[in-house]
Amino acid sequence: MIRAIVTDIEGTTSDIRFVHNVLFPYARERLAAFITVEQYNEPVSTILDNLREEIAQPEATTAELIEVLFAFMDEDRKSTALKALQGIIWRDGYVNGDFKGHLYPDVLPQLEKWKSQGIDLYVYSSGSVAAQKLLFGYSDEGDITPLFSGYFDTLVGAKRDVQSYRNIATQIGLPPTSILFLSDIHQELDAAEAAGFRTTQLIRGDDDAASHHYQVPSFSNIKPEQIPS
Ligand SMILES: CSCCC(=O)C(=O)COP(=O)(O)O
Ligand SMILES: [Mg+2]
Repeated sequence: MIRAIVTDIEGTTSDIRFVHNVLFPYARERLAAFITVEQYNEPVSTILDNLREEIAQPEATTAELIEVLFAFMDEDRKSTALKALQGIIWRDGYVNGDFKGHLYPDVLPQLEKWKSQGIDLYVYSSGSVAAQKLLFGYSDEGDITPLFSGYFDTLVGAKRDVQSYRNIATQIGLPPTSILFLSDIHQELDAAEAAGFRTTQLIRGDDDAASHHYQVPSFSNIKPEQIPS
């Protein structure tokens, strides 16, 4: 029996175009000025030190780090430091009403249904936990954060690493076979499956012929009660 569902965000609950055409440019335009002003203040000071460690350049200057962050943004690197900074910058955008967190219309009704059936709901995204809470706290459908029992980001591990899913199962406190992971990316689902999770792939756009995972176009097609554990 499925007792918990862990969902990805980008391409799963929310349109990739919202992340790439709204969120990422918003952070990109403000990143250099933000770091210049905040570099000696917490939490930015610690995040920059973490970035120095991540790139193994303990002496890197702020200007060099900004250059690295721009390169990371160009390649959509899921760097924990970049994700932390983006999350802080996005806060203003949500609070000022510049944008709301996109949700596909099929997501909220299904999350509510699963929650009412006693299934615990979690999020796992490369976006920082703070950024996840903002997206769901300021979503198209209002604040839906009360639906979630917990959030995981790259601090638990990378999304394509099997160990990340073992860590998530341990933290949730359930056997992996009773947890369903939802994502649009088959490499993430492969890793979750290798850890023992049940998997379902959201196909919100293009087909993925390279995937062997059960595929659905919408949350309304997912029936956890029919998935054997
Ligand atoms: C928390 S919203 C921003 C998502 C993000 O920054 C990202 O890189 C997308 O990662 P995901 O793991 O949700 O595909
Ligand atoms: Mg995704």
